Amino acid sequence: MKIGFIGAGKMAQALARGLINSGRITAENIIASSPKRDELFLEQCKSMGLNTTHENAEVVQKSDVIFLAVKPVHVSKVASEIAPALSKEHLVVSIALGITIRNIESLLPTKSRVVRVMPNTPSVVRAGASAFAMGSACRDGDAETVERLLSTVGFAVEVPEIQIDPVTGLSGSGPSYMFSVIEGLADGGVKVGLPRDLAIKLAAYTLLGAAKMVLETGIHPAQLKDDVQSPGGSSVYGMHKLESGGLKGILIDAVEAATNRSRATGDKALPRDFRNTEM
Ligand SMILES: NC(=O)C1=CN([C@@H]2O[C@H](COP(=O)(O)OP(=O)(O)OC[C@H]3O[C@@H](n4cnc5c(N)ncnc54)[C@H](O)[C@@H]3O)[C@@H](O)[C@H]2O)C=CC1
Ligand SMILES: O=C(O)[C@@H]1CCC=N1
Repeated sequence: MKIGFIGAGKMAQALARGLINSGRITAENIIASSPKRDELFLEQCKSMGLNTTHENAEVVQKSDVIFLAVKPVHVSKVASEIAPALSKEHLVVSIALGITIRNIESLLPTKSRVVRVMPNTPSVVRAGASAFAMGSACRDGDAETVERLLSTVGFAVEVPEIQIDPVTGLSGSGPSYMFSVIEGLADGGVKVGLPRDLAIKLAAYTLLGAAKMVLETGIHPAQLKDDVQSPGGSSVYGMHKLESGGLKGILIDAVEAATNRSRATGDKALPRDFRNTEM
């Protein structure tokens, strides 16, 4: 299978590296494009062994599956550039924030096979979490193809499209929240006397371990939390501080704010005069 990335930035590179590291796809079967002004992105892709081009249509010509990995504001221009090169044999996978399947379909030739995915950057280390929704012209087997591809870089699940904005608020944006949690825990460790390097490692392993316990034991996180907190012990004192600061409420607010931002981005990112050419 040949994979193309239109847009060669952070998320495209994370997916490409994860795919290559999985051993399922070799770098020479991946091509990525970016405009001349963004040469650095293509240099980074070249150093991974990917093919590169400034021509978005060339990506389509050389790929079976085409990831739209550009910012939402660039989707309609990119779609108009690739539309003439698209055939019914191509699968178009958009990872763009907020842009709906219907919008993308309306920018491409009729019956284009479109999938909307919300991945996240931990795909780079094959610990990603992706949710995907299938477009109206997708064929039998397309969902399996996408699931197989995304599973090589982490967890992948099909959802109704209405859930993609909430997925964005949680797992799409979530790594940024968790990096801040790691940074904050590490700062705490440094404050009480740990060396910075060790504090960062302990914080990261703590998140990794807690996440693995949730996933591998199937036990509810509240029960696992209770199991750490001995009566009158240290953890409940720490927890009291977190809850006094409104930890869970803040996390809920963060997911909701990011979800709303995704919805609003989709509403305003595309022009009204959508193209809809015959294939
Ligand atoms: N960074 C993240 O954690 C995630 C990003 N996304 C989505 O992925 C998309 C890309 O995001 P990032 O990789 O973070 O952005 P980025 O800024 O790192 O990369 C964007 C890429 O698009 C290229 N580009 C701009 N105009 C173009 C055009 N006309 N034709 C071809 N390429 C063009 C840029 O040169 C760059 O290579 C966005 O829609 C974002 O919402 C989705 C999930 C997670
Ligand atoms: O923040 C952003 O715009 C992108 C979408 C999901 C994660 N990063």
